[in-house]
Amino acid sequence: MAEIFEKMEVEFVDQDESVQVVADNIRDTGEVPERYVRSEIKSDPVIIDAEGYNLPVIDMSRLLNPDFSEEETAKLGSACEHWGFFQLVNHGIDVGLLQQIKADITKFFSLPLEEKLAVAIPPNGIEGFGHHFVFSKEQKLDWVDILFLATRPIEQRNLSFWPAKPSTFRDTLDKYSLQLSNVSAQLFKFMANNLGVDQEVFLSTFKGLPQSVRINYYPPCSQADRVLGLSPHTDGVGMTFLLHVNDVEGLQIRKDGKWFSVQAMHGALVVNIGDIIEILTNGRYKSVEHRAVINPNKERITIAAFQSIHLFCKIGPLQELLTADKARYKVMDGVEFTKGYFAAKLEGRRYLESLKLGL
Ligand SMILES: O=C(O)CCC(=O)C(=O)O
Ligand SMILES: [Fe+2]
Repeated sequence: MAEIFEKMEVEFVDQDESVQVVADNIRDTGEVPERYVRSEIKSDPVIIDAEGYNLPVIDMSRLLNPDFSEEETAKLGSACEHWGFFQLVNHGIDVGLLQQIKADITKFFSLPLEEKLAVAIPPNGIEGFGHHFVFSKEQKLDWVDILFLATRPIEQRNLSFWPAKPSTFRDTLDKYSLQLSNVSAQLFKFMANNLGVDQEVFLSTFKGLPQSVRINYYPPCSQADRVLGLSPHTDGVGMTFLLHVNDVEGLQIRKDGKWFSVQAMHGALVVNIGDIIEILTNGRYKSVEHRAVINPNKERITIAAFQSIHLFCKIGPLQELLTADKARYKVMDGVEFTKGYFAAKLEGRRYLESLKLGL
């Protein structure tokens, strides 16, 4: 993983502050340090309790059942085209394993800071515990502590960043990562069927099913409407699986120019299409901007698993989709894409838009 980021030539600024510690320190005064204050969010249009703003629900057991597969595949395609997001139920991930990963993640974040710093992100690194994507001392910071780890293929793992405490953490994450990659392989195939493209061609971009996880700890903040847990962004990957580790809401999706809050169904995975699939499908499936907001009283914990590309592949609209349509996106290699994505990380869809061809 480290080698990949050397190739990216992206430089990060050291940031060894834990937001959880900042949140504890200001509990009495309520004074949020300036670096976290996001005055722009006050005026953002937000949809509250609007009817019709419910994510589509896709049932994996129906996708896999020959009697219902066609109908459910059409539903999947429609969700990817119109929402870019859906909730996946009956995904087949072991219930006991889900409980275990939630427990292990919660235990990790409740360790004293010194113990979490045993896996701190090193200068100019990307894996480990800390802040992400800090490019300058002036940049505003997200109200979140993260633990970022490469999980697949297994050779890409750097176990020195995998917490040794709690003792079950590594084994649990290993199992979770495998079960999720199986779910992703199945979904990729159903997407290929819906698009009418060759499954092998579609899957070749994701060869080896590269995967990383970003575990997010959002401390509560008494001035929750002045901070952001995660700035608006799209995911620069194939697709993302989000598991709520506790039942606190905070994910918001931009639709029709406004933000709406996702109410995650218990036991479901929230799945979203990333930039790579938007490009491969020539814009038919959408990579939609999302952000995370903060709760004034409760901590929120999530784990996002990113199904990425292998870096040495070519990324561009699939030839099979271009018989009746012009290519709407530039073709480039994985390294070039990822470099550009990281450089523009904090600017919503701007990077993806910049890859569009003026038609
Ligand atoms: O925690 C969330 O709700 C969103 C996480 C996310 O979008 C990400 O990690 O890319
Ligand atoms: Fe995301």
